[in-house]
Amino acid sequence: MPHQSDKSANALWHRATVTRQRREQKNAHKSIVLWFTGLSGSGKSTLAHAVEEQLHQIGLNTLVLDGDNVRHGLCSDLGFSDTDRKENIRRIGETTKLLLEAGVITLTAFISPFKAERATARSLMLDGDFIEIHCFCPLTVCEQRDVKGLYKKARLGEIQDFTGISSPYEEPENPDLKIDTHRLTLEESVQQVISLLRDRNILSALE
Ligand SMILES: Nc1ncnc2c1ncn2[C@@H]1O[C@H](COP(=O)(O)OS(=O)(=O)O)[C@@H](OP(=O)(O)O)[C@H]1O
Ligand SMILES: Nc1ncnc2c1ncn2[C@@H]1O[C@H](COP(=O)(O)OP(=O)(O)O)[C@@H](O)[C@H]1O
Repeated sequence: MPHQSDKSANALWHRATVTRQRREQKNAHKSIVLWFTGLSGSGKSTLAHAVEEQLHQIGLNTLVLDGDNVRHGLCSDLGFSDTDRKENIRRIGETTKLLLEAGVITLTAFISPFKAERATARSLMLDGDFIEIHCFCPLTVCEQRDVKGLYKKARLGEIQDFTGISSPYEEPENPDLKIDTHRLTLEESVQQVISLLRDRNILSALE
């Protein structure tokens, strides 16, 4: 049974009859979490959506949770202090856990800069349910890309606590996959993720 805080001591767990296993059987595929992490501009969103596109086209049930979008809704009360980022990732971890039960292949695109919070998210799930994908791109290249012009603002001091400039990013030591997005094309990067899903028997060789 999941962790319970004192505040929710009187909330009792109700066991569902329609289980994850039954949903997976109905969908004819497993559910899983593909957790993309990396600096702003490293390619998380582009890659997550491109992988989703391929999975959707072959009929799988998918959802991308993207940092920028989720911060307009579920996490609109959070900023970029360490405390707020930790709460952001806690909520996303819990959300992905719900989506696992719903039978969905979830792709998350959050900087998720802290090792401890990524490990906590992983610990909510069974072994193999959480696949950590490090979108690796040197800071200098992310800054050259400056997709949204945020690095420029951060260097000018117009944005505080900016990851890589004035807020830390703790690189994964042992990710399931590390993708060098500064060396590979988008298509090659997508292929690396698809190959991993085949290796883990999420996709069959035919798909
Ligand atoms: N201070 C600061 N630092 C980093 N990023 C910033 C900041 N302010 C705004 N943004 C924009 O917010 C996106 C990152 O949000 P996340 O929810 O992924 O961040 S975190 O995981 O909670 O650290 C990030 O999106 P990506 O560029 O897609 O990573 C930025 O567009
Ligand atoms: N192999 C690659 N994978 C993903 N993005 C890439 C790759 N090569 C170049 N890019 C480019 O890098 C930028 C990454 O931006 P984005 O996906 O918004 O990053 P993030 O979500 O990490 O902030 C995009 O302009 C994208 O076209």
